[in-house]
Amino acid sequence: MTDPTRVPVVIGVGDLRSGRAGSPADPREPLDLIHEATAAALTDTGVARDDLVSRIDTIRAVKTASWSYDDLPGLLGERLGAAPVHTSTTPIGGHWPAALLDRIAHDIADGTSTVALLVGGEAQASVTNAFKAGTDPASLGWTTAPGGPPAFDPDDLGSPAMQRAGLIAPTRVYPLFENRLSHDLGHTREESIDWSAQLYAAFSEIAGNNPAAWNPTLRTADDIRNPGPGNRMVTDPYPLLCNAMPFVDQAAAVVVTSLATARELGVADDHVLYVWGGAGATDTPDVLARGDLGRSAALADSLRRALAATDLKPEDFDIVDAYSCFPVVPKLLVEHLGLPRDTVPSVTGGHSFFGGPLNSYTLHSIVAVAQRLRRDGELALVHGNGGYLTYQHVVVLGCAPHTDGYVGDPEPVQLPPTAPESAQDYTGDVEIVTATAEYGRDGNPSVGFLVGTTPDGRRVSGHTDAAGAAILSAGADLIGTVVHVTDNGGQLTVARIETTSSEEHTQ
Ligand SMILES: CC(=O)SCCNC(=O)CCNC(=O)[C@H](O)C(C)(C)COP(=O)(O)OP(=O)(O)OC[C@H]1O[C@@H](n2cnc3c(N)ncnc32)[C@H](O)[C@@H]1OP(=O)(O)O
Repeated sequence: MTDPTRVPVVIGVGDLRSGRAGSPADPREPLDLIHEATAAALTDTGVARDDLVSRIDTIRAVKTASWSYDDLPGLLGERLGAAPVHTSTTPIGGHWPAALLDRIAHDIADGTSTVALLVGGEAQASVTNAFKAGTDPASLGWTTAPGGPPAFDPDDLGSPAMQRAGLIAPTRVYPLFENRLSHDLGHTREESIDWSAQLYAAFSEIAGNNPAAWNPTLRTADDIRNPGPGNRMVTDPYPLLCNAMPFVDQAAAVVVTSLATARELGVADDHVLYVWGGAGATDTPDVLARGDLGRSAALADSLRRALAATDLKPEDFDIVDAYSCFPVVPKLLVEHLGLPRDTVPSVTGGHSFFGGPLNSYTLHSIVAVAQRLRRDGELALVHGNGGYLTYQHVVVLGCAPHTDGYVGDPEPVQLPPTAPESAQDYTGDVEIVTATAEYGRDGNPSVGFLVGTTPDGRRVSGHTDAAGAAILSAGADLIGTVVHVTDNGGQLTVARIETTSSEEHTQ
């Protein structure tokens, strides 16, 4: 029998939205929202608040991206009247809630913590609306040490090679993965869009039943797939409703203790959820240094190790909850797990409809999964994704303990670059590895993005003008074909190759 002082359990969860799509609430700073979510999580434990707060030894925060804090866990601790010994705030990355839950569980299993809080929240809707109205949130009494939107480091956007190719935003990079995945699965562009629309319609329904969802309005597959007013094409093949929605005010909190502490505090055994543990992996942050853009080596590795450690098979999970900033991410989770393609891997609702509070989305997933597991099911897999599919972490929760207690590993495995050598300022033919086009507000392709392979196996990448974008907007349908490119410092001229009877190449 595993020592109950070393078995990590979730005893309380809480999350909220402040305002909702089309109906913003009064501006509130993230710390306020996080404090309220924490109060909800503490209440959810059923334990008298003072008994619990006095025993909090750890507060770990997921980084807030909409407002700057020097010491968010410290500020929260003060508001709660807690005196934690261990506090930390993560760097940026959507995988952190899963990785932190694994870390906290590891520390409880290690005996270095007994009562921990895991928190996160964003107020990007408040911040954007306030600045648009000419009001600095600092003038509303928000925390000003240091306060303000966090300083922006262009290097966070991508490697030098990615910056050269213009691949400096998730809205541009995730469609490249989507289109390559579609090609690898033998799907046409239309089939890829159909899958995204079906999946996201199901997510919309889930969000409709989640009281913390930012946009609970029901969207059908047709609403999602068809560009039009309120759903402009952003980057092929994703219209607006397939893009993460960052302008939200949402927060979440999770209380984790040892099983022994939970029992001492009087938490009923059937209220606790066991953190079996997880696994994580980090791919090279330089997307262009990854050999295979139709899969996530880091996700595959995380899943393999988590399943091996827990001795589970993909079909053992009653609930699978994917990070869902863009459709390719839940699709990859389904593919890497080998689940049927009509699987709906969410009980949260995805970034488009539940809302996309950046780094803390998966905290809301942990809340939604915990609430669902208490009602229905035995085992859940929660997935977090950060960067450009760079940071992956999955964690397993169960209604019953694993026979060996905590079996996870919070330390990610670092995967090496696998791409071929790059060719810069190349002129000649390339086979398209993946391609996409970003659309302007006039509804036309404005910038194209291409990754290709030269006949001698080197990698070419760059961005195009509107003429190139018009060609590359065929996305998945174009992959595997050969085009002629001229690369001038990352600015590509792209021309179709029309093969004449004499095999001439013409522009
Ligand atoms: C690991 C990761 O998490 S990677 C993902 C990280 N998250 C992101 O990268 C966010 C990606 N999304 C975005 O940047 C933005 O949503 C964009 C650029 C796609 C669209 O933003 P905008 O250009 O400002 O939106 P646009 O002008 O087309 O539409 C405006 C309206 O739609 C809303 N809106 C903006 N984005 C979205 C969205 N993704 N989904 C639904 N509605 C949206 C706005 O709130 C606004 O509504 P209002 O008119 O009621 O005020």
